[in-house]
Amino acid sequence: MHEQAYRWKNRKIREQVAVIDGKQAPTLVLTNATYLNVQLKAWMTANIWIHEDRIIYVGDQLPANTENTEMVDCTSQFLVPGYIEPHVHPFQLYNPLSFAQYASKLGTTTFVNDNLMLTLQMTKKKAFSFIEEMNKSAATMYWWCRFDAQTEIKNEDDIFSTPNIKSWLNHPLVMQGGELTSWPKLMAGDDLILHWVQEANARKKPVEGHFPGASEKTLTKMQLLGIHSDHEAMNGADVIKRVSQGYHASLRYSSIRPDLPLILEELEASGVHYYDQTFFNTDGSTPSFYESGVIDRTIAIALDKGVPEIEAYRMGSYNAARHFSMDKLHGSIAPGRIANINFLKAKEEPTPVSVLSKGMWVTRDNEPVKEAFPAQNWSSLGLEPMKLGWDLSMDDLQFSMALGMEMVNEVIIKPYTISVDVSGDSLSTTHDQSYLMLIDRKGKWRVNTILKGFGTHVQGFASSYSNTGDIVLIGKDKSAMMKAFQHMKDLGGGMVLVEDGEVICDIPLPLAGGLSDCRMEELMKQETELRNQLFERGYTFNDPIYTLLFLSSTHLPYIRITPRGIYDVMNKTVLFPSIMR
Ligand SMILES: Nc1ncnc2[nH]cnc12
Repeated sequence: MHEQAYRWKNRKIREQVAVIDGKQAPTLVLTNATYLNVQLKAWMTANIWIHEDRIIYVGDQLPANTENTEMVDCTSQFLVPGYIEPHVHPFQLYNPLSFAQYASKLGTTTFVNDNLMLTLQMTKKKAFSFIEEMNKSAATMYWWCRFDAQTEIKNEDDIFSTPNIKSWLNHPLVMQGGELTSWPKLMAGDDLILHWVQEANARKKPVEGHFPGASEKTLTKMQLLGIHSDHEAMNGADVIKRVSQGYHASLRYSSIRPDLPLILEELEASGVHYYDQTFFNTDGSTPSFYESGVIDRTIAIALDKGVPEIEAYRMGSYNAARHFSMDKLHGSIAPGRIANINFLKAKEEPTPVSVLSKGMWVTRDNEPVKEAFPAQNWSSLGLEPMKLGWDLSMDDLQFSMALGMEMVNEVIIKPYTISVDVSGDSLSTTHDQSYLMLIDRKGKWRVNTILKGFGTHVQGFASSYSNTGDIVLIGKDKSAMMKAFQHMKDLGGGMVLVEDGEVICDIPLPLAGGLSDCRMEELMKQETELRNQLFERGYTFNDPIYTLLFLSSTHLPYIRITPRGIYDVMNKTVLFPSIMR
């Protein structure tokens, strides 16, 4: 049995019960609190006793013993359960803790995180130490268990093996299987994936799908195959289709798919006012998207679109908790729950003025509490600066094929016939075709092609941030690409833009080459600067960070650059294999 399986040890539970009898003082009492009772769907008034990280009592009484108890009068405030973000990709330049710290300040204190980067880049033992360490923070950090890499890697069968999947699913901090980007394989008859879905369901852990644009028939089959939730609804009709088939639908407001306002408008217009099976997510948006908030922002949108107040707060908390069967610990202000409580100035203002997470103040009267998230020693968790023990040479920068990759938008890419001479050392700025290379972080292989649509004037760009942790180089000019690579290598990982022999801007990513160790506020500035520099150089879409992440992601159409080579997604074939160096 995992140590984390018991949330509290027996001795601690006895201590909590002793608070009721006055034998032990609670650590905190919130008096005269108007709070949302999510079970009764009503605002009520109570005194709330908290002992350390747990809510002990909610009702009219005050404790008999208040020795050293902090007493807080909540008259004129409105208390709601801490918000839950059920679908976090915690590696979008930010790291799990910088994201949690930022979001907690705004009332989102429970997170269900993607394990993709951990499972691709760490041993299982290290990954489990990592997730256990994350949960020691002021935030509650849960995880998913991916069943596929959403790209073509050489050792997929070793990473996604039944013993590995079972150990992840057995971990008490793991709350769901998926997101299942490889659902087409499941549909096509892959019984190994079906076995893992069964294993998750047998452990009462839901499996989340990834079904953009799915037909009624596909959704029906997926229910039969054991997938009961999805976060890919893009409009009201998609939500109705899912909910009426028994799905739990996570409504998305993210940097690449900010669909929530439209979804809610369409639901309202269609006369569907049923919200119990829905909750919100921000789907790993890029850092600057979060300037306007996290789950607090989604609740504000719901209120604005006419969702009844109590339903909107339930969607941001209780509905998500129920979905993961963690409502005994999360999603309500009731005895026994973890003390995650948001204090609002007004019912219609979901961004809290004060936030309790695990019974600790993380924000107090609009001031973030500094000590809530102490600095993390990342290298002890295996996240060190990248050390590339190899060099790039001009020989690597050979581009001599006829088939390139053309961006339809920031994430959809189709094959195209290269229409310019790519044999020299630089490309003209009169078109938007650039050299593209994906190169193994260990320096063993590379894949070279041409990318159309990334810009007209990007001379040299390097990024160690990618789906697999391998290195992406893009540019018009081979020597600028070499320089960008070298600077990225010197940084120990990062994103680097070079022009006329100078570094124009960079984002250092010292945690394994993929993550920043900066606070979110600083990272937002860095990301905004890089985006603007790329926009100025002819990047015409909205989200260059997602372009980089998804260049090798095979859950998207139509063609991808992967560690195995240039990959045709629809036909599931490698068109041009990677080249050994
Ligand atoms: N499937 C995915 N993998 C990684 N990051 C994502 N952000 C949104 N979808 C994602």
